[in-house]
Order: sequence, then structure tokens, then C-alpha cells
Amino acid sequence: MKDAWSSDEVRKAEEPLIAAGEPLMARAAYALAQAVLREVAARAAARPGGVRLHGGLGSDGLPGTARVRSGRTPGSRPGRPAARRGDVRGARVLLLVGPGNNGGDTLLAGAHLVRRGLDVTAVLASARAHEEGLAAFEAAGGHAVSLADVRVPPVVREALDSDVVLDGLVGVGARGALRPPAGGLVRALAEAQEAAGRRWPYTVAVDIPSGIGVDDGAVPGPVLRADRTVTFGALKAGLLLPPAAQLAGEVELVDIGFPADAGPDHWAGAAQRVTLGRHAMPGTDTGTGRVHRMEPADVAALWPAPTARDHKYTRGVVGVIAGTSTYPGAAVLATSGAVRTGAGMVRYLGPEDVGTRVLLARPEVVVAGGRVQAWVLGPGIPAFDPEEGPDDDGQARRVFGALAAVTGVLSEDVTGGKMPAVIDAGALTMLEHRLPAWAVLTPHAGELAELLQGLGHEVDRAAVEARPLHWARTAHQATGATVLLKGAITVVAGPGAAYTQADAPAWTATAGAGDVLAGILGTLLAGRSADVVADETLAPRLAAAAVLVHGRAAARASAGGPVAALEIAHAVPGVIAELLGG
Ligand SMILES: NC(=O)C1=CN([C@@H]2O[C@H](COP(=O)(O)OP(=O)(O)OC[C@H]3O[C@@H](n4cnc5c(N)ncnc54)[C@H](OP(=O)(O)O)[C@@H]3O)[C@@H](O)[C@H]2O)[C@@H](O)CC1
Ligand SMILES: Nc1ncnc2c1ncn2[C@@H]1O[C@H](COP(=O)(O)OP(=O)(O)O)[C@@H](O)[C@H]1O
Ligand SMILES: [K+]
Repeated sequence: MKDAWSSDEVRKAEEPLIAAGEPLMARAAYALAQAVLREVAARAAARPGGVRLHGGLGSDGLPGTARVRSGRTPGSRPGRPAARRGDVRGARVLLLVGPGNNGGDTLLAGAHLVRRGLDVTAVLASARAHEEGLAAFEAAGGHAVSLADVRVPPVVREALDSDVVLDGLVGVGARGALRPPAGGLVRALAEAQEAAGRRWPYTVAVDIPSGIGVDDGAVPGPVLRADRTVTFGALKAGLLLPPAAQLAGEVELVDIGFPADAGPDHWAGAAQRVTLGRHAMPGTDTGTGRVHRMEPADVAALWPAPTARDHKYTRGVVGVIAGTSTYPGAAVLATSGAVRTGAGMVRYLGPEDVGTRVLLARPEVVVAGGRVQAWVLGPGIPAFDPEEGPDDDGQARRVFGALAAVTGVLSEDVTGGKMPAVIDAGALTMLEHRLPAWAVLTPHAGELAELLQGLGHEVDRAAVEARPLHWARTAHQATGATVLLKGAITVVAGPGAAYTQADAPAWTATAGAGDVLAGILGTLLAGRSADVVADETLAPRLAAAAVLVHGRAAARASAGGPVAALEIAHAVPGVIAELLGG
């Protein structure tokens, strides 16, 4: 499991270490410099002409040759000599330096780079700069200029002429959008980056891409897109949360000496762990701002893998109410997702003609009512309009009946009247009562916006996309349900925890992919139905696990190319075998 911390937690972790004289910044800066050197060396090794890191033409018009420049701003340095293959010397590095410790990290890393023979320029964006860092940088022979003196356009040109840019403007001490002058500089650089495409230098964010919301993953203003973020001590929530996570590139976590178990409880002096079945999990972390990301081993540990003692009913029966005569495909996709994830049995409830199509695709499905251990409700069922009444072959009536079982109004099932459920698409418009956490809502951003509007929030799709975790949490608090908000990075908000998963290739954005996900999650909930009802933190974890499996299945089915939704379902068994075998 990856655990990302809030800025407050990071501060609490740093305080005692700094008080004890631990050289945190020196460690951070050294690791940062090493990350840059690694990349420069790797790219230089791949290029016969030396350390030209990005595409484009060299001074003689040939790709990949060392450039010789006649002059430069800011400052003036001669062009570098052609470097040997793999030689990092002469690589040009631009440091963007802010006023705080983030700038300090960057200047100290710059000093290391200068000593290794790189050609490093620091642009100080503020009147203040980290004193020790600046002194070390200049003592090493680094060249520092003030943004106020050189202005923005020359800095943009300098960036375009560099091999590496380090974004050290602000880190976890920042709040809100970047203010001027750093904001103006980054806006200009980001525009140039967009225009330059692959010709833009390799960009490394120091701790975080400056300007992202450290705790909520918001992007309130200009941000320079990083190829790599070197982050110190702990992952920061904004590095895992959309939309900011999409600007962080590859995230490298550097150990600077934080204790391994330094979680929120640790710092509060109240370590509390709850034991869930076979798995010990952190206690509630709502309010600390922690965000988690499941990894394959976490999913394997949660998986309801069958044993010799199992039979089909103990393994979990999934009931699927999906599809209408107009949208029969969703029924096929949701039942296929459930079957391929290893349900003991899948029941389908719906119009006869749709049931026939389900059977043609998946003869294993039982097209008849009966006991189930979890429901999948809503894929391919239109939004419910109380004014017009149901026009959906009776599917709304069936969903309302199943929802009564979920909320415990009915009590004819193994969990004593409490039934886990996936509530998707049209079923999201049929919610009348407060829901338990074992009901998992699976909207995309547009559907979540509509749900929230119905609850009195002024929010549209774009607003949800701008702050996905915030709105998923809001919906969780308002409805009681676990909320799985689908997207390129999917966010899960439930009692005690938030998860973000980024497992799927962009090809997954295709009609029906969400129906398959609903089926996958239905099988997981059915497989651990009683546990899910007994422990309200389990549904969010299973939801995140389903997203991981779905994303990996999409990647497997895609193999780098387009993917059809049904093929995602077909790829699930291979993914599960890999997870459980590893
Ligand atoms: N503590 C340690 O030992 C270690 C710390 N480490 C490093 O320190 C970083 C945290 O450093 P930090 O706390 O000094 O804050 P930092 O992120 O540099 O920015 C604060 C400055 O930015 C300014 N500012 C604020 N908001 C702004 C905005 N919207 N737009 C523009 N400016 C804004 C703000 O100005 P002010 O509001 O005070 O005018 C203030 O001067 C952390 O991310 C990691 O890199 C590591 O080396 C490990 C050891
Ligand atoms: N850009 C993207 N990259 C990766 N996955 C995506 C992207 N966009 C959407 N997805 C995923 O594709 C699925 C689409 O689901 P959904 O919007 O419900 O479609 P449908 O209702 O047609 O099945 C979700 O699992 C979502 O997380
Ligand atoms: K930064």
C-alpha cells in the first residue's frame, strides 16, 4: 500500500527530527541531485553526441549532437564542449528557486550538480532565498540570478536551452495558486512547455510540482508538468490525487529518515490498529488527510480465494439488475465482469429478451430470482424520472426492491437484512434513504455532479473533476455510502479512508468499461458479504481492489492498443491469477 500524507503530517514528522539535528535537507538535496545525475547519465549514454537530453537538432543541424551557443541570458557562459557518451559534464540545468526550504533543497542539489561538472543556473524567483543553500550553491561555482533582474522571457529561453529544469519554487509550505512573480513565471514556462512538446527539457519537481494543492490534489493555477517528482520522507496526498497527480510524472520517494511507522496515530501518540479478518489495517484516518493507493499484494491479501471447503454458495452469489431492451449490452457486460471475477454464481434479473442475450454470452448466469450475497444495480438502466414514471421494462421497480434489501428494509438474506451493493448509472437516481457504507456508489464525474445537485450542492462536472476527492467525500458524508468516483485516476471515499487508483490505460475510456467494473466489484462484495457488513472499512478497500483489477485487466486486454469493454472482463482471470500467484 502506498500511503500519502498531508502537509500537516509531514511537518509533525519533521519537527522532532529537525530538533534532534538530523540533516534532513542535506539528505533530500543529495537524493535529488542523484536523481538528476542518474537521468542525465542514462540519456547521455543513449546519445552519441553527449548530454543533449531532449529531441531537436544540434548546432550542426544533426539530431543528438552537442550544441554550441554564442551567448546566453541570463548570465553568459560559453557553449559546452562535446561530451563523451555517458558523460554528465556540461549538461545544462536550470533551477527555479523559491523563498523557502523547497528552494533550499534545490540550491543544495544544484551545488552537488555543479561539483559534478554540470552547468547550473539558478533563477531566484523571490527577494528571499534559503541562505545556506544559496551560499553553498555559489561557493560551488553555481550561477544565481534574480528573476526581478532578468525578467520572465529570458528565463523561458534559458529553460528551452537547458537539458534539465528543477522546479523548486514551493513545496509543502505553499497554500493556494502560485502568487506573482512565481505564478507568472510558471504560467509562461508551462505555455512554452506545451508548445515545445518533446523538445522541452526533462523536468524534475522538487518534493511536489509547485502550485498543486498538496493535500487535495487541486490545480488552482499554473503548474509546470514534471517528468519526475522527487519527494522527501513521505508521499504527499496531492501526488496521488487527480488532477494534480497527472502533473507529477514518475514519483520517486526518497527516505530522509522518517520513522517507517510514522503515521498520524504515531504522531498523535495514540497508535490504534484494528484487526480485520486476517489483515491488520491502520485505524481510521479520516481528518488526517491521508490517501492510500492499493498495490497488487494488498489486493491479493483481500481476495476471497476459494478453498477446498467452499461450494458455489459460500463463494458468493451476485445478483445483477442491469440493462433494458434498449440497452441490453450493459447486462452482458456487468454479468461478464461478475462471472470472470470468480463469483460462485451470478443471477440476472431483467426483461426476458435481455436475459436471453445474457445467456447467449454467458450460459453460466442463472436468469432467475433467489438469494444473493451482493447486488449490482443500475448499469444500462435509464435515470429515474418520478414525474414520468418508469419506462424501463420494470427495471426501476426491481432496483427499488433490491435497494430496500441494501438499506435493511427487507431482511431475507444471509447478512440479516444487510446486503452489500454496487449502485451504478440509473440506480444512482433511485436513492431514497441514507445508505450504509457497504453500498458502493460508482458514478463518473457527470453522474456525481447530478447526485450532488440533487443533494443541494451547486456543482457541475468540471467542478467535480477539479476536486474529485473533495466531492467524493462530500457525497460519502451526505449519503453514507462508499463513493467510487471513476476517471483516469479513480478515487474511493468511504469511512475512515480514501484511496486513489491509477491502474488503467487511457484506452479504458470506452463505453461499457464501467459496467464491467460494476460486475467485478459485485463479485468481490459477494465473496466477502458478511465481512463487508461487519466492518465498514472493508467496502472501500474492496472497491479500490476492484479498480486495480479492472485497470490491470484493461491494460492486459489493450496491450498498448484499443480495448473493447467485454475484453476487459475476459482479461480479469489472468490478472487475478497473476495477483494471487505473485
Ligand atoms: N523542514 C525541513 O527541514 C525540510 C523541508 N524540506 C523541504 O522544504 C519544503 C517546505 O519548506 P517550507 O516550509 O519552507 O515551505 P516552501 O514549500 O518552501 O514554501 C514556502 C514559501 O513559499 C511562499 N509561498 C507560500 N504559498 C505560496 C504561493 N501560493 N505562491 C508563492 N509563494 C508561496 C511562502 O511565502 P510567504 O507566504 O511566507 O510569503 C514561503 O516563503 C518541503 O516541501 C521540502 O521541499 C525538505 O528539505 C526536508 C527537510
Ligand atoms: N482517461 C482514462 N484513463 C483510464 N481509465 C479511464 C479513463 N477515463 C475513464 N476511465 C475508466 O473507464 C471506465 C468508464 O466507465 P463509465 O464512464 O461508467 O463508462 P460506461 O458507463 O460506458 O461503462 C471507468 O472505469 C473509468 O475509471
Ligand atoms: K516544488
